[in-house]
Amino acid sequence: MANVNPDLRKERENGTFSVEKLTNLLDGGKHVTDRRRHVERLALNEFSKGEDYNFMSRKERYISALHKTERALRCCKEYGLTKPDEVYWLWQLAFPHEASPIQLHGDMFLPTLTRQGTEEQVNKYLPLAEKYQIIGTYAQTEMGHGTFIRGLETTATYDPQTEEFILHSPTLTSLKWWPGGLGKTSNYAIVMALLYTNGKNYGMHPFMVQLRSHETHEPLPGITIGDIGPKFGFDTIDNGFVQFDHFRIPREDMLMKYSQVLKDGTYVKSTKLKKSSYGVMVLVRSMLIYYLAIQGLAPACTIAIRYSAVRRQSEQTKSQLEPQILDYQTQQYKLFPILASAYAVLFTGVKMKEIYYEVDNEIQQGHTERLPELHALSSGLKALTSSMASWCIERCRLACGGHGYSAASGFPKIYVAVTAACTYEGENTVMLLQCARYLIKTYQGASNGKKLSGSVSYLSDKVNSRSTITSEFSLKSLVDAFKHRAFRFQACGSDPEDSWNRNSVVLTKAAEAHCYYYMVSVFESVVEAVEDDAVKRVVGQLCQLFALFAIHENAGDFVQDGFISNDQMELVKWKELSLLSDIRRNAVLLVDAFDFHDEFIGSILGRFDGNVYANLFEWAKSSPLNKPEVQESYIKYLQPLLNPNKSKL
Ligand SMILES: CCCCC/C=C\C/C=C\C/C=C\CCC(=O)SCCNC(=O)CCNC(=O)[C@H](O)C(C)(C)COP(=O)(O)OP(=O)(O)OC[C@H]1O[C@@H](n2cnc3c(N)ncnc32)[C@H](O)[C@@H]1OP(=O)(O)O
Ligand SMILES: Cc1cc2nc3c(=O)[nH]c(=O)nc-3n(C[C@H](O)[C@H](O)[C@H](O)COP(=O)(O)OP(=O)(O)OC[C@H]3O[C@@H](n4cnc5c(N)ncnc54)[C@H](O)[C@@H]3O)c2cc1C
Repeated sequence: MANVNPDLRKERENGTFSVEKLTNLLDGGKHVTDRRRHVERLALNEFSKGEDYNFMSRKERYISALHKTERALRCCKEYGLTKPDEVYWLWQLAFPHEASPIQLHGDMFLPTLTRQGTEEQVNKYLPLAEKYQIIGTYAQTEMGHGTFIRGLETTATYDPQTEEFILHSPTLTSLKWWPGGLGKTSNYAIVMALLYTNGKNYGMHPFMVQLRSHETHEPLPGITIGDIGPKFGFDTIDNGFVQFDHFRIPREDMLMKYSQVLKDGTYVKSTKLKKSSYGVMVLVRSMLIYYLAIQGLAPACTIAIRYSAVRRQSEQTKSQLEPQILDYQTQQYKLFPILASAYAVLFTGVKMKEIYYEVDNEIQQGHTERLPELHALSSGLKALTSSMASWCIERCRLACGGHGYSAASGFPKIYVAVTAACTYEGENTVMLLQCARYLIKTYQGASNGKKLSGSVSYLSDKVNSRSTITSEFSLKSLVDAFKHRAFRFQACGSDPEDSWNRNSVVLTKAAEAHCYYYMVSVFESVVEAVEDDAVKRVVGQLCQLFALFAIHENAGDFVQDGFISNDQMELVKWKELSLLSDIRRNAVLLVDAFDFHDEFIGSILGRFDGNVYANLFEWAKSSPLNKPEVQESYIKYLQPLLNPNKSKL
């Protein structure tokens, strides 16, 4: 590539492995890389030019996103992109670190319809929804409740006289609040409401509700609806509110795959599937982990590492060139564990998607045995990886000094999009407690001799009482360390005597320990399966660093019961620091392997060509505040101060 910054060029000439082979590994094969690049070329043709998001108002961002949505849908149709991955590849270049106002239509509305609707209901609504004559959202959270689903207040009361449900918001706190696209975009929603029939409350059930007229898009009578106002981020999505005032819908619009209300109001439960109406949340949590890697961790460390290779600052040796800040050990300590985390979360996300589809297929066949474990694992991993991603993106920003604080860095947009995942789809603390609840039950089962399988099988294994960590730092010995810690936490976190709340801090740590063990195990299995020796070595170093960084950061957990001795912990610290210099040589190539387009990263600091300063200056000059040279506000507010005499003339 012409005019690449010389420092970056040198980095790329000095690597020890094939970037292309690692990209193929990350994609899941060369054929996937080739297809992805083809779709991305199509997307760049359509979306690479356009107004700078940073210089738009919120309303402009929303309107621009609606326009891009229409163009993206047209592109997918024109190019015959129907597979979820292909649609995603185009969509992520249309909406880099944004989300379309119709994001919830595909992410939650359609999956809920197809999983909770009867065949008739799916046949009625799916064709319309697939043609976007219906654009839906998923309306569950209310102003007063998001976490505690059983505390939601919206009611759906069955009227056998008219064979209708009456939807009503009985209190101010019962207003549906937050659903994405609810404010101005969606004309339908799947509304989660308390089902009342024959005077009895049967709890939360899903209802298909038309919100706006097909002809005018005006809200239907009995519906008050709107946008909830500016947020921390996600400016392009009109998260909204809706208030129902005795709004009637036909009986047929309760999604009745798992439970029914007959014409006379009789309630029928036709499934042994536990929490069947909670199913779509498991889907989104399971899918989210992969996206936290490729939408959050990976772009953030790409920006910070590329910038750290071109940024020269301070003086290490008299009269020498200022060093690349990537040569400072402290900078490596900030960034390389994050690079390792990006790989760890990506591999875990791929695995989580595989498991989800396996269990979902089993459930469709009526086998629900693995659902509790899937719920627990997806809840725990969603919490751990979204917290990790949030923390890491902020650390990447801080590692880039003043320019890291500029919107030109790309960090603000990435951060506000990713950090929302700590809250939506289940607030992280509550998700960790859900995971812990399952772990306690399975640990107690194992203690009573039950043979466990899957991600909790270790709870019925015999675990080593002393670490086998040596100066070799084999991946197996590192996995064993996390297995021991997770086991110990489950054993001490499950004292039935203690009240749940008094134990809950330890329980969240037990859930995190379980998920960390799972992530290190997945990472190790990926490394073991790599065929190319050079790629295996460099990815193995990242796995070691991911594990050693976590052991060092949580040293107390590992030395408290003597599992890792003080001497071994000294070895851990030594190896962690020596890995930093091992990884230094390949750092830029390891982020190049993510194969991101500059248009997706959206960062002047993270440009592939490393030409930061010239482009930063051009970007700043393009800021609307710089036109005209002297703003009108000068005359009104500054001149009276600066030139009091002049302003009186
Ligand atoms: C990084 C960029 C990504 C790019 C993506 C871009 C945009 C984002 C796209 C999509 C997301 C956007 C918006 C997000 C949408 C939302 O946020 S939708 C609303 C989400 N809300 C929640 O997640 C609510 C969280 N709360 C709960 O799930 C429940 O209240 C609870 C905490 C699970 C408790 O439920 P409750 O009914 O009280 O159950 P209880 O505690 O009494 O019993 C628990 C038992 O039930 C089992 N269980 C719970 N949940 C599930 C489930 N989902 N599936 C299966 N089983 C479940 C649990 O294991 C317990 O079983 P026991 O055997 O009894 O122990
Ligand atoms: C960007 C964004 C998009 C969203 N999109 C949608 C959407 O499309 N559809 C939808 O229905 N919802 C949506 N939501 C809402 C989201 O699902 C809820 O905000 C989320 O579930 C958290 O619930 P809450 O807001 O009630 O938080 P709360 O539960 O009130 O959390 C506040 C604090 O209370 C603590 N807490 C609560 N319960 C417990 C407990 N049992 N034990 C210990 N601590 C507890 C939490 O840990 C947290 O620290 C969205 C939210 C955001 C931010």
